Amino acid sequence: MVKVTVCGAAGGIGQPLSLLLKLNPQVSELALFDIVNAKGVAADLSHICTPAVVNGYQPANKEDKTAIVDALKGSDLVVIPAGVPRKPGMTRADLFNINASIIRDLVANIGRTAPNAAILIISNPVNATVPIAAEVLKKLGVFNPRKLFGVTTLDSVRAETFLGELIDVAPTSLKGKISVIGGHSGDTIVPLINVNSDIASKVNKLSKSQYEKFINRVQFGGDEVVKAKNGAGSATLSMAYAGYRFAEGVLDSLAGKPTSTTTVPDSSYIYLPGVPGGKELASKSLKNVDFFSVPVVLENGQIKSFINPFESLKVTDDEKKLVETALGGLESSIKQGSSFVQGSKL
Ligand SMILES: NC(=O)c1ccc[n+]([C@@H]2O[C@H](COP(=O)([O-])OP(=O)(O)OC[C@H]3O[C@@H](n4cnc5c(N)ncnc54)[C@H](O)[C@@H]3O)[C@@H](O)[C@H]2O)c1
Ligand SMILES: O=C(O)C[C@H](O)C(=O)O
Repeated sequence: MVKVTVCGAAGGIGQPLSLLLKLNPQVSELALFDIVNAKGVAADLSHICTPAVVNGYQPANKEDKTAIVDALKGSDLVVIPAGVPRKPGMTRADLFNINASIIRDLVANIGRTAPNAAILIISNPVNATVPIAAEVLKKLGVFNPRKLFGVTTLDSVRAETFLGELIDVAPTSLKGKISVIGGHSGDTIVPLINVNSDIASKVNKLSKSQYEKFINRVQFGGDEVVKAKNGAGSATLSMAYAGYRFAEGVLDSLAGKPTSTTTVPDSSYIYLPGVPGGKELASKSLKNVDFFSVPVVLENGQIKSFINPFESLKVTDDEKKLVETALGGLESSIKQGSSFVQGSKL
């Protein structure tokens, strides 16, 4: 019996992500929470002939706390795509003012009602919303760093698609052959070609300019979608796919199927000091930046271990420079997120 709650379920990501979760036979209960239209989306999805029982939870007014509590009660996995998306001309950091308090309040409810749930945060700016979540859970005394995940899978999905086009290889064969580490915003996104894989020779044939264009496209792929949608939001369908890909890994691990280690697994933006070896990675290679996206191995709905990119993926000098640049941006976003909660009342 696995209960999954989606917070922000009626939104552009929330709806297709909820659809994909409804199709997963391991999900027995799917709770859809939103401040608008949650019941409508739930009624619609509930007609699909798969096992998950779908319920919608929508507060009657701003003071109504029962809807969120009922949505979260007994949840094993909470996925959060709640909050506002970008419009052209905005950075993800511009979303902080609105999304920071949405994440703080939702995570406080999770900490009080479903403290054992794995939490997947999609809402931007991920580089800061995950530190917000960590700080809230710490304040409530229920922080389990092995169960808090910033969802950065869309960067891997993009890297596989764009690299596949460039080297003329099926993108579906590239999972695990290119990892994306760092954060989820512009130059904090660091794609790493896994030089141990069979694509290394093809990638080596790329010119410097082709390689740099590829890196830039992964780092700023979100902008392409924001521009094309022209004011109607940011990536939703590709994000639903990516969010589901990561959520499915968590669900598989809950069902006793741990992450395969025959290829490099997907990355997630996590609190490194909370996982074995993470503090050492942060101090040795990341100038003590505590939140960083690394490939994670899951077991029973939580992080079992991570792959240290500097030890296992042969990070090149060019890639080390990208990491160096990423650290500056990450440090300030992490500080912004943590201090927001320190000055907040929960
Ligand atoms: N991590 C990533 O790779 C990634 C990718 C794409 C988008 N995003 C982010 O995901 C977020 C959602 O994007 P979207 O396109 O689905 O936006 P959207 O506006 O279409 O949907 C957001 C939903 O959140 C709901 N919501 C707002 N406040 C809420 C609250 N307090 N509780 C519950 N629900 C609430 C809204 O009613 C809406 O239905 C944005 O912040 C966006 O930047 C992240
Ligand atoms: O670009 C955005 O604002 C949304 C998302 O983070 C993305 O990478 O598509």
